[in-house]
Amino acid sequence: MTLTDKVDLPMPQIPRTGSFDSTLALLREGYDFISNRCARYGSNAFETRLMLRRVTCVTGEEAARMFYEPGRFTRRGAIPQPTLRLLQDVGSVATLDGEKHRHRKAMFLSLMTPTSVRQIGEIFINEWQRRLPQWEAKERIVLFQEIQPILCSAVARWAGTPLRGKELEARTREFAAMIDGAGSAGPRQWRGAWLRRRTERWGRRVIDEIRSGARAVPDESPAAVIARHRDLSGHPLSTSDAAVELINLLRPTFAVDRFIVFAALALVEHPDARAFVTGGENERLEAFAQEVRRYYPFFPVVGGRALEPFGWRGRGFRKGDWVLLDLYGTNHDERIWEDPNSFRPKRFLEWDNNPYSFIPQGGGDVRSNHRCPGEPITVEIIKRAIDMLANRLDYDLPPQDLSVSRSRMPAVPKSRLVITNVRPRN
Ligand code: HEM
Repeated sequence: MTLTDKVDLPMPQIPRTGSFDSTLALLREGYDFISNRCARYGSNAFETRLMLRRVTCVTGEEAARMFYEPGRFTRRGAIPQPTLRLLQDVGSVATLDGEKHRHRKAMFLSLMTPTSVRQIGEIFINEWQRRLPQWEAKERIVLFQEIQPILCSAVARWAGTPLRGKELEARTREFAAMIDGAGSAGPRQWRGAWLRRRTERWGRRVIDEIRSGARAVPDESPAAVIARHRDLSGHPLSTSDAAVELINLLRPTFAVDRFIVFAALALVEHPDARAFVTGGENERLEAFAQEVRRYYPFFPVVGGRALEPFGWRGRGFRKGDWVLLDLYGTNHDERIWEDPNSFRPKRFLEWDNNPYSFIPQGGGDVRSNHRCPGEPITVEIIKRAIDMLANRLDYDLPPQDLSVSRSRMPAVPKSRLVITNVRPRN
Protein backbone atom coordinates (compact mmCIF):
# COMPACT_ATOMS: atom_id res chain seq x y z
CA MET A 1 0.00 0.00 0.00
CA THR A 2 1.16 3.55 -0.56
CA LEU A 3 0.78 6.40 1.83
CA THR A 4 -2.12 7.91 -0.08
CA ASP A 5 -4.15 4.66 -0.09
CA LYS A 6 -4.29 4.65 3.66
CA VAL A 7 -7.33 6.18 5.26
CA ASP A 8 -8.71 6.07 8.77
CA LEU A 9 -11.56 3.68 9.38
CA PRO A 10 -15.02 5.25 9.62
CA MET A 11 -15.69 6.01 13.25
CA PRO A 12 -19.12 7.29 14.16
CA GLN A 13 -18.44 7.86 17.82
CA ILE A 14 -15.45 8.70 19.93
CA PRO A 15 -15.11 6.00 22.61
CA ARG A 16 -14.57 6.86 26.26
CA THR A 17 -12.18 5.03 28.62
CA GLY A 18 -13.78 3.08 31.45
CA SER A 19 -11.55 4.56 34.17
CA PHE A 20 -12.50 7.89 35.72
CA ASP A 21 -9.01 9.35 35.31
CA SER A 22 -6.04 8.01 33.27
CA THR A 23 -3.16 10.07 34.67
CA LEU A 24 -1.50 7.08 36.34
CA ALA A 25 -1.89 5.00 33.18
CA LEU A 26 -0.24 7.80 31.18
CA LEU A 27 2.72 7.85 33.57
CA ARG A 28 2.93 4.05 33.46
CA GLU A 29 2.60 3.60 29.69
CA GLY A 30 4.32 6.81 28.58
CA TYR A 31 4.81 7.03 24.84
CA ASP A 32 2.41 4.12 24.23
CA PHE A 33 -0.51 5.49 26.26
CA ILE A 34 -2.56 6.84 23.34
CA SER A 35 -1.76 4.16 20.76
CA ASN A 36 -2.48 1.36 23.27
CA ARG A 37 -6.00 2.68 23.76
CA CYS A 38 -6.59 3.51 20.12
CA ALA A 39 -5.65 -0.09 19.24
CA ARG A 40 -7.96 -1.39 21.98
CA TYR A 41 -10.94 0.66 20.78
CA GLY A 42 -10.17 0.31 17.05
CA SER A 43 -10.39 4.10 16.86
CA ASN A 44 -8.07 7.03 16.08
CA ALA A 45 -9.47 8.96 19.06
CA PHE A 46 -10.81 8.41 22.55
CA GLU A 47 -11.96 10.50 25.46
CA THR A 48 -10.66 10.28 28.99
CA ARG A 49 -9.62 12.44 31.93
CA LEU A 50 -6.05 13.49 32.72
CA MET A 51 -5.32 15.34 35.95
CA LEU A 52 -9.12 15.26 36.37
CA ARG A 53 -9.69 17.26 33.16
CA ARG A 54 -11.67 15.92 30.21
CA VAL A 55 -9.45 15.38 27.18
CA THR A 56 -9.74 13.87 23.70
CA CYS A 57 -6.62 11.94 22.66
CA VAL A 58 -6.11 11.51 18.91
CA THR A 59 -3.57 9.77 16.69
CA GLY A 60 -2.67 9.37 13.00
CA GLU A 61 -2.55 11.45 9.86
CA GLU A 62 -6.20 12.46 9.74
CA ALA A 63 -6.06 13.53 13.39
CA ALA A 64 -2.92 15.58 12.66
CA ARG A 65 -4.76 17.34 9.82
CA MET A 66 -7.59 18.19 12.20
CA PHE A 67 -5.15 19.33 14.91
CA TYR A 68 -2.97 21.47 12.67
CA GLU A 69 -5.81 23.38 11.00
CA PRO A 70 -4.45 26.94 11.34
CA GLY A 71 -6.03 28.89 14.18
CA ARG A 72 -7.85 25.89 15.64
CA PHE A 73 -6.00 25.39 18.91
CA THR A 74 -4.10 27.52 21.37
CA ARG A 75 -1.25 26.07 23.41
CA ARG A 76 -2.32 28.19 26.39
CA GLY A 77 -3.72 25.94 29.09
CA ALA A 78 -2.98 22.89 26.95
CA ILE A 79 0.10 21.60 28.73
CA PRO A 80 0.62 21.65 32.49
CA GLN A 81 2.03 24.98 33.69
CA PRO A 82 5.28 23.53 35.12
CA THR A 83 6.04 21.79 31.80
CA LEU A 84 5.25 24.99 29.88
CA ARG A 85 7.61 26.91 32.17
CA LEU A 86 10.43 24.48 31.41
CA LEU A 87 9.89 24.13 27.67
CA GLN A 88 8.54 27.45 26.40
CA ASP A 89 7.43 29.84 29.12
CA VAL A 90 5.01 32.68 29.49
CA GLY A 91 5.52 35.38 26.86
CA SER A 92 7.06 32.97 24.32
CA VAL A 93 5.89 32.40 20.75
CA ALA A 94 4.14 29.19 21.87
CA THR A 95 1.73 31.16 24.03
CA LEU A 96 0.71 33.55 21.23
CA ASP A 97 -2.10 33.08 18.71
CA GLY A 98 -3.29 34.67 15.46
CA GLU A 99 -1.37 37.55 13.90
CA LYS A 100 0.83 38.07 16.96
CA HIS A 101 1.94 34.47 16.72
CA ARG A 102 2.62 34.65 12.97
CA HIS A 103 4.70 37.77 13.42
CA ARG A 104 6.85 36.33 16.23
CA LYS A 105 7.14 33.01 14.43
CA ALA A 106 8.41 34.76 11.31
CA MET A 107 11.30 36.04 13.43
CA PHE A 108 12.27 32.47 14.37
CA LEU A 109 11.92 31.28 10.79
CA SER A 110 14.12 34.13 9.55
CA LEU A 111 16.97 32.50 11.51
CA MET A 112 16.71 29.26 9.53
CA THR A 113 18.28 30.33 6.22
CA PRO A 114 20.36 27.64 4.46
CA THR A 115 23.54 29.60 5.29
CA SER A 116 22.63 29.89 8.95
CA VAL A 117 21.74 26.17 9.11
CA ARG A 118 25.07 25.22 7.50
CA GLN A 119 26.87 27.50 9.92
CA ILE A 120 25.51 25.83 13.02
CA GLY A 121 26.47 22.43 11.58
CA GLU A 122 30.03 23.61 10.97
CA ILE A 123 30.36 25.24 14.38
CA PHE A 124 29.07 22.06 16.04
CA ILE A 125 31.60 19.83 14.26
CA ASN A 126 34.45 22.26 14.99
CA GLU A 127 33.54 22.25 18.68
CA TRP A 128 33.44 18.47 18.68
CA GLN A 129 36.81 18.19 16.94
CA ARG A 130 38.32 20.67 19.37
CA ARG A 131 37.33 18.38 22.24
CA LEU A 132 38.45 15.15 20.59
CA PRO A 133 41.90 15.10 22.20
CA GLN A 134 40.15 15.10 25.60
CA TRP A 135 37.93 12.22 24.48
CA GLU A 136 40.98 10.27 23.33
CA ALA A 137 42.63 10.79 26.70
CA LYS A 138 39.62 9.54 28.68
CA GLU A 139 39.07 5.92 29.52
CA ARG A 140 35.35 6.08 28.86
CA ILE A 141 33.01 8.61 27.30
CA VAL A 142 29.36 8.86 28.29
CA LEU A 143 28.11 10.21 24.98
CA PHE A 144 24.95 11.82 26.35
CA GLN A 145 26.96 13.83 28.89
CA GLU A 146 29.94 14.68 26.73
CA ILE A 147 27.93 15.89 23.77
CA GLN A 148 26.04 18.41 25.93
CA PRO A 149 28.76 21.03 26.47
CA ILE A 150 29.69 20.67 22.79
CA LEU A 151 26.12 21.43 21.72
CA CYS A 152 25.73 24.17 24.29
CA SER A 153 28.91 25.87 23.22
CA ALA A 154 28.03 25.47 19.51
CA VAL A 155 24.52 26.90 19.73
CA ALA A 156 25.63 29.77 21.95
CA ARG A 157 28.42 30.68 19.52
CA TRP A 158 26.01 30.43 16.56
CA ALA A 159 23.51 32.65 18.36
CA GLY A 160 26.18 35.31 18.94
CA THR A 161 26.48 34.77 22.69
CA PRO A 162 29.57 32.54 23.12
CA LEU A 163 29.95 30.83 26.48
CA ARG A 164 33.16 29.80 28.18
CA GLY A 165 34.38 28.18 31.40
CA LYS A 166 31.99 28.39 34.32
CA GLU A 167 29.25 30.04 32.24
CA LEU A 168 29.30 27.18 29.76
CA GLU A 169 29.17 24.67 32.61
CA ALA A 170 26.24 26.49 34.23
CA ARG A 171 24.14 26.81 31.04
CA THR A 172 24.87 23.17 30.14
CA ARG A 173 23.66 22.03 33.56
CA GLU A 174 20.58 24.26 33.41
CA PHE A 175 19.45 23.30 29.88
CA ALA A 176 19.92 19.60 30.66
CA ALA A 177 17.82 19.94 33.84
CA MET A 178 15.04 21.86 32.07
CA ILE A 179 14.67 19.25 29.35
CA ASP A 180 14.95 16.31 31.72
CA GLY A 181 12.43 17.83 34.12
CA ALA A 182 9.81 18.68 31.51
CA GLY A 183 8.26 15.22 31.24
CA SER A 184 8.02 14.41 34.93
CA ALA A 185 6.31 15.54 38.10
CA GLY A 186 8.47 15.68 41.22
CA PRO A 187 12.17 16.23 41.90
CA ARG A 188 13.35 16.22 38.25
CA GLN A 189 10.82 18.94 37.47
CA TRP A 190 11.60 21.00 40.59
CA ARG A 191 15.31 20.95 39.80
CA GLY A 192 14.65 22.11 36.23
CA ALA A 193 12.40 24.94 37.44
CA TRP A 194 14.91 26.04 40.06
CA LEU A 195 17.81 26.12 37.61
CA ARG A 196 15.72 27.84 34.93
CA ARG A 197 15.58 31.00 37.04
CA ARG A 198 19.35 31.36 36.70
CA THR A 199 19.19 30.94 32.94
CA GLU A 200 16.52 33.62 32.78
CA ARG A 201 18.67 36.03 34.79
CA TRP A 202 21.54 35.38 32.40
CA GLY A 203 19.22 35.80 29.37
CA ARG A 204 17.90 39.16 30.62
CA ARG A 205 21.44 40.38 31.23
CA VAL A 206 22.49 39.37 27.70
CA ILE A 207 19.51 41.17 26.13
CA ASP A 208 20.15 44.32 28.20
CA GLU A 209 23.82 44.30 27.27
CA ILE A 210 23.09 43.86 23.56
CA ARG A 211 20.56 46.69 23.64
CA SER A 212 22.82 49.06 25.56
CA GLY A 213 25.80 48.28 23.32
CA ALA A 214 27.79 46.85 26.27
CA ARG A 215 27.95 43.48 24.49
CA ALA A 216 29.09 43.41 20.87
CA VAL A 217 27.22 40.86 18.78
CA PRO A 218 27.24 40.44 14.99
CA ASP A 219 24.34 42.35 13.46
CA GLU A 220 22.76 39.31 11.83
CA SER A 221 23.32 36.93 14.75
CA PRO A 222 20.18 35.31 16.21
CA ALA A 223 20.68 37.06 19.56
CA ALA A 224 20.81 40.45 17.83
CA VAL A 225 17.70 39.62 15.77
CA ILE A 226 15.79 38.73 18.95
CA ALA A 227 17.07 41.78 20.87
CA ARG A 228 15.90 44.21 18.20
CA HIS A 229 12.70 42.38 17.19
CA ARG A 230 9.61 44.59 17.35
CA ASP A 231 6.07 43.42 17.93
CA LEU A 232 3.13 44.25 15.63
CA SER A 233 2.73 47.67 17.20
CA GLY A 234 6.39 48.46 16.63
CA HIS A 235 7.52 48.02 20.24
CA PRO A 236 10.62 46.04 21.19
CA LEU A 237 9.94 42.90 23.23
CA SER A 238 10.18 43.37 26.99
CA THR A 239 13.58 42.29 28.32
CA SER A 240 12.05 39.20 29.89
CA ASP A 241 10.15 38.15 26.73
CA ALA A 242 13.28 38.64 24.62
CA ALA A 243 15.26 36.57 27.15
CA VAL A 244 12.60 33.84 27.01
CA GLU A 245 12.90 33.70 23.21
CA LEU A 246 16.70 33.62 23.34
CA ILE A 247 16.43 30.66 25.71
CA ASN A 248 13.79 29.22 23.37
CA LEU A 249 16.44 29.06 20.69
CA LEU A 250 19.32 27.75 22.78
CA ARG A 251 17.60 25.14 24.96
CA PRO A 252 15.80 23.16 22.23
CA THR A 253 18.94 23.12 20.08
CA PHE A 254 20.75 21.70 23.09
CA ALA A 255 17.96 19.08 23.25
CA VAL A 256 19.26 17.56 20.02
CA ASP A 257 21.64 15.73 22.41
CA ARG A 258 18.99 13.03 22.73
CA PHE A 259 18.68 12.53 18.99
CA ILE A 260 22.49 12.28 18.73
CA VAL A 261 22.55 9.54 21.34
CA PHE A 262 19.69 7.78 19.56
CA ALA A 263 21.60 8.08 16.26
CA ALA A 264 24.59 6.44 17.95
CA LEU A 265 22.29 3.76 19.31
CA ALA A 266 20.87 3.14 15.83
CA LEU A 267 24.39 2.66 14.45
CA VAL A 268 24.97 0.03 17.14
CA GLU A 269 21.60 -1.68 17.00
CA HIS A 270 21.20 -1.73 13.24
CA PRO A 271 24.42 -2.72 11.45
CA ASP A 272 22.69 -2.50 8.03
CA ALA A 273 21.84 1.08 8.82
CA ARG A 274 25.51 1.79 9.56
CA ALA A 275 26.41 0.45 6.12
CA PHE A 276 23.72 2.75 4.67
CA VAL A 277 25.64 5.89 5.74
CA THR A 278 29.19 4.65 5.20
CA GLY A 279 30.61 7.08 2.70
CA GLY A 280 28.79 10.07 4.15
CA GLU A 281 26.54 10.81 1.18
CA ASN A 282 24.34 13.79 2.08
CA GLU A 283 21.03 12.27 0.94
CA ARG A 284 21.64 9.14 3.01
CA LEU A 285 22.75 11.04 6.10
CA GLU A 286 19.54 13.03 5.85
CA ALA A 287 17.39 9.89 5.46
CA PHE A 288 19.11 8.37 8.49
CA ALA A 289 18.54 11.53 10.55
CA GLN A 290 14.85 11.53 9.62
CA GLU A 291 14.49 7.88 10.57
CA VAL A 292 16.11 8.66 13.95
CA ARG A 293 13.48 11.36 14.49
CA ARG A 294 10.68 9.00 13.46
CA TYR A 295 11.76 5.84 15.24
CA TYR A 296 13.07 6.95 18.63
CA PRO A 297 10.86 8.51 21.32
CA PHE A 298 11.27 12.18 22.19
CA PHE A 299 8.17 14.43 22.39
CA PRO A 300 5.26 12.07 23.11
CA VAL A 301 2.33 14.44 22.46
CA VAL A 302 1.32 18.04 21.85
CA GLY A 303 -1.76 19.59 23.39
CA GLY A 304 -4.21 22.24 22.25
CA ARG A 305 -7.35 23.95 23.56
CA ALA A 306 -9.96 24.80 20.94
CA LEU A 307 -10.10 28.51 20.12
CA GLU A 308 -13.50 28.13 18.44
CA PRO A 309 -16.14 25.38 18.24
CA PHE A 310 -15.57 22.87 15.42
CA GLY A 311 -16.75 19.44 14.30
CA TRP A 312 -14.66 16.33 13.70
CA ARG A 313 -15.61 12.69 13.41
CA GLY A 314 -19.24 13.55 13.90
CA ARG A 315 -18.57 15.18 17.24
CA GLY A 316 -18.89 18.81 18.17
CA PHE A 317 -15.89 20.29 20.02
CA ARG A 318 -16.57 23.36 22.12
CA LYS A 319 -14.36 26.38 22.67
CA GLY A 320 -11.83 25.47 25.37
CA ASP A 321 -11.99 21.70 24.78
CA TRP A 322 -8.64 20.00 25.35
CA VAL A 323 -7.12 17.71 22.71
CA LEU A 324 -3.83 15.77 22.79
CA LEU A 325 -2.21 14.69 19.51
CA ASP A 326 -0.04 11.58 19.65
CA LEU A 327 3.26 12.47 17.95
CA TYR A 328 5.12 9.27 18.76
CA GLY A 329 2.17 7.04 17.84
CA THR A 330 1.59 8.84 14.52
CA ASN A 331 5.25 8.28 13.63
CA HIS A 332 4.66 4.56 14.30
CA ASP A 333 1.20 4.27 12.76
CA GLU A 334 1.07 1.20 10.54
CA ARG A 335 -1.57 2.85 8.36
CA ILE A 336 1.15 5.29 7.37
CA TRP A 337 4.47 3.48 7.80
CA GLU A 338 5.26 0.05 6.45
CA ASP A 339 6.82 -2.04 9.21
CA PRO A 340 6.86 0.98 11.56
CA ASN A 341 8.84 -0.74 14.30
CA SER A 342 11.82 -1.45 12.05
CA PHE A 343 14.60 1.10 11.73
CA ARG A 344 14.82 1.64 7.97
CA PRO A 345 16.42 4.94 6.89
CA LYS A 346 15.89 3.95 3.25
CA ARG A 347 12.19 4.77 3.59
CA PHE A 348 13.09 8.47 3.67
CA LEU A 349 14.80 8.30 0.27
CA GLU A 350 11.30 8.00 -1.19
CA TRP A 351 9.33 10.01 1.33
CA ASP A 352 6.59 12.26 -0.06
CA ASN A 353 7.11 15.07 2.50
CA ASN A 354 3.59 14.73 3.86
CA PRO A 355 3.56 17.23 6.78
CA TYR A 356 0.82 15.34 8.64
CA SER A 357 2.23 11.81 8.71
CA PHE A 358 5.74 12.50 10.02
CA ILE A 359 5.41 14.77 13.05
CA PRO A 360 8.30 14.38 15.53
CA GLN A 361 8.34 18.16 16.05
CA GLY A 362 4.73 18.90 15.16
CA GLY A 363 3.12 19.06 11.70
CA GLY A 364 1.30 21.16 9.13
CA ASP A 365 2.40 24.58 7.94
CA VAL A 366 5.20 25.87 10.15
CA ARG A 367 4.41 29.56 9.50
CA SER A 368 0.77 29.52 10.49
CA ASN A 369 0.67 27.04 13.36
CA HIS A 370 2.81 25.95 16.28
CA ARG A 371 4.96 23.41 14.45
CA CYS A 372 8.57 23.62 15.60
CA PRO A 373 10.63 26.16 13.64
CA GLY A 374 13.89 24.38 14.57
CA GLU A 375 13.61 21.32 12.33
CA PRO A 376 16.21 22.45 9.76
CA ILE A 377 18.90 22.90 12.42
CA THR A 378 17.84 19.74 14.25
CA VAL A 379 18.28 17.65 11.08
CA GLU A 380 21.55 19.40 10.20
CA ILE A 381 23.10 18.67 13.60
CA ILE A 382 21.94 15.05 13.63
CA LYS A 383 23.36 14.54 10.12
CA ARG A 384 26.73 15.94 11.14
CA ALA A 385 26.75 13.75 14.25
CA ILE A 386 25.93 10.61 12.26
CA ASP A 387 28.75 11.32 9.84
CA MET A 388 31.15 11.85 12.73
CA LEU A 389 30.09 8.69 14.56
CA ALA A 390 29.90 6.46 11.48
CA ASN A 391 32.72 7.73 9.31
CA ARG A 392 35.20 9.83 11.23
CA LEU A 393 35.66 8.14 14.59
CA ASP A 394 36.52 4.67 15.79
CA TYR A 395 35.46 3.54 19.25
CA ASP A 396 34.51 0.45 21.19
CA LEU A 397 31.25 -0.30 22.89
CA PRO A 398 31.68 -1.89 26.33
CA PRO A 399 28.87 -4.05 27.79
CA GLN A 400 26.09 -1.78 29.08
CA ASP A 401 22.33 -1.46 29.41
CA LEU A 402 21.20 0.22 26.19
CA SER A 403 17.50 -0.28 26.87
CA VAL A 404 15.17 2.70 26.40
CA SER A 405 12.19 2.85 28.74
CA ARG A 406 9.09 4.14 26.97
CA SER A 407 7.58 5.23 30.26
CA ARG A 408 10.40 7.68 31.01
CA MET A 409 9.69 11.00 29.32
CA PRO A 410 11.84 12.31 27.75
CA ALA A 411 13.43 8.95 26.94
CA VAL A 412 17.14 8.19 26.85
CA PRO A 413 19.13 4.92 26.78
CA LYS A 414 19.67 3.66 30.31
CA SER A 415 23.49 3.71 30.09
CA ARG A 416 23.50 7.13 28.33
CA LEU A 417 25.62 5.29 25.76
CA VAL A 418 29.17 4.63 26.88
CA ILE A 419 32.00 4.36 24.36
CA THR A 420 35.67 3.61 25.01
CA ASN A 421 38.96 3.83 23.16
CA VAL A 422 37.81 6.78 21.03
CA ARG A 423 40.21 7.72 18.24
CA PRO A 424 39.90 9.63 14.98
CA ARG A 425 39.69 7.38 11.93
CA ASN A 426 42.72 7.63 9.65
C1 HEM B 1 15.50 18.35 19.84
C2 HEM B 1 14.79 18.54 18.82
C3 HEM B 1 13.45 19.20 18.93
C4 HEM B 1 12.25 18.65 19.23
C5 HEM B 1 11.96 17.18 19.54
C6 HEM B 1 11.27 19.71 19.19
C7 HEM B 1 9.91 19.54 19.36
C8 HEM B 1 8.99 20.55 19.32
C9 HEM B 1 7.58 20.37 19.46
C10 HEM B 1 6.87 19.03 19.61
C11 HEM B 1 7.00 21.59 19.42
C12 HEM B 1 5.51 21.92 19.63
C13 HEM B 1 4.73 21.85 18.35
C14 HEM B 1 3.30 22.25 18.58
O1 HEM B 1 2.95 22.82 19.63
O2 HEM B 1 2.48 21.97 17.70
C15 HEM B 1 8.06 22.56 19.27
C16 HEM B 1 7.85 23.91 19.22
C17 HEM B 1 8.88 24.82 19.19
N1 HEM B 1 10.21 24.54 19.01
FE1 HEM B 1 11.05 22.74 18.82
N2 HEM B 1 11.90 20.89 18.91
C18 HEM B 1 13.23 20.63 18.73
C19 HEM B 1 14.21 21.51 18.35
C20 HEM B 1 14.02 22.87 18.28
C21 HEM B 1 15.03 23.80 17.89
C22 HEM B 1 16.43 23.43 17.40
C23 HEM B 1 14.50 25.04 18.03
C24 HEM B 1 15.22 26.30 17.74
C25 HEM B 1 14.74 27.20 16.95
C26 HEM B 1 13.13 24.88 18.49
C27 HEM B 1 12.25 25.90 18.81
C28 HEM B 1 10.90 25.72 19.02
C29 HEM B 1 9.96 26.82 19.22
C30 HEM B 1 10.31 28.30 19.30
C31 HEM B 1 8.69 26.24 19.31
C32 HEM B 1 7.35 26.97 19.47
C33 HEM B 1 6.76 27.22 18.09
C34 HEM B 1 5.38 27.85 18.07
O3 HEM B 1 4.70 27.83 19.08
O4 HEM B 1 5.01 28.36 17.01
N3 HEM B 1 12.88 23.55 18.62
N4 HEM B 1 9.27 21.90 19.19
